[in-house]
Amino acid sequence: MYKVDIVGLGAIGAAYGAVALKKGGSEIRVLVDDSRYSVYKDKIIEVNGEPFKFAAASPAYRQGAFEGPADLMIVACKYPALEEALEVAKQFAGENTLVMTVLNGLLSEIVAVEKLGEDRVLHSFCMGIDTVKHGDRVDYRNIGRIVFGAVPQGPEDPRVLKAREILEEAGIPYEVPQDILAMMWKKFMINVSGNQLSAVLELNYSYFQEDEDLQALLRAVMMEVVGLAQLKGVNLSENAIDEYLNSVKKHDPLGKTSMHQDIEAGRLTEVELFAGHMLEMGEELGVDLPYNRMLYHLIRIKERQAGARQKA
Ligand SMILES: NC(=O)C1=CN([C@@H]2O[C@H](COP(=O)(O)OP(=O)(O)OC[C@H]3O[C@@H](n4cnc5c(N)ncnc54)[C@H](OP(=O)(O)O)[C@@H]3O)[C@@H](O)[C@H]2O)C=CC1
Ligand SMILES: CC(C)(CO)C(=O)C(=O)O
Repeated sequence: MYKVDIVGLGAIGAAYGAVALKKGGSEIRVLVDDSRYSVYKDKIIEVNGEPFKFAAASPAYRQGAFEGPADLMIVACKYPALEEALEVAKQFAGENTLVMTVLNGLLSEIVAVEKLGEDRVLHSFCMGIDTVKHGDRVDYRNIGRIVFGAVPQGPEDPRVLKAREILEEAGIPYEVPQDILAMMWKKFMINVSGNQLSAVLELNYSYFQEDEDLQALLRAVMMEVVGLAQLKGVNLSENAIDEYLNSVKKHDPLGKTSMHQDIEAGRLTEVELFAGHMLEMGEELGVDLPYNRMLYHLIRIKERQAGARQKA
């Protein structure tokens, strides 16, 4: 029986954690920092209407959950919480613990490698999942999958094979693509355009499907991502843009991106992961990215307006 840690029992962590608890094939433990422990040790989370109780542990309170290091750690927090969550992860990771930071964007693996070392970290993200958290309730229509791989080793790396076995036993859907970096950039392109524009404009998917002006903006922002990807030698072509605009037609018209939900809830967003990272890469490569520059500032203003970011 493999041992799996979940760091971040939010929309994603609770959805995949519940799948694994229900299957009962693996041991599941939720890791939190000491300040959260008293809340999480008794927390009941309702996932799609069914109650789930996860065994929790923190660096100072390890009783009541399995002992020793996990075989796989799934880190599923939002980007502003990543450093803190990885501090917790570091205190539990064993020499052979594999780590997946399933956050959106391209930065979480870089931070995880800095904190936990290259050997433990696989590249990963979530695809096709549409889970939403309201307090201790999590709901989803599509469970999607964790997409992962090893960079630069590829799909045959022994750590990838081991992680497949672990996820298989846990019942968590997954995909191992040939080129994980290309897949990550494709998702990044969707988040940089869709999440950011929907957050600024506070528009649901019906506008992505019908509004010509929004579609023109989505295209323009996606072109900035495709341009950078190509400069970096990543296999992302302009075809991905039409692919996305077609696939978004199948989304629930009333659905909202996670960044739009963050703005509505008055939380800090993942803007540093999207426009922030785009601008950093643009600067390194000497490329101006006017759409992302505008989005970066607009989103930070929205965060301030929503009370999530301190006024300067
Ligand atoms: N939701 C979705 O459908 C999708 C999300 N994603 C991406 O997945 C990632 C996770 O998103 P999501 O699940 O929605 O985020 P949530 O905000 O729902 O959950 C994050 C969780 O992390 C927990 N957390 C924060 N800090 C710590 C810490 N130090 N130790 C332990 N836990 C901590 C939070 O706990 P607390 O509540 O106690 O603060 C919260 O429960 C993001 O990058 C998002 O963009 C990608 C695809 C779809
Ligand atoms: C569902 C999707 C792909 C929307 O852009 C997403 O990743 C998010 O909302 O964070």
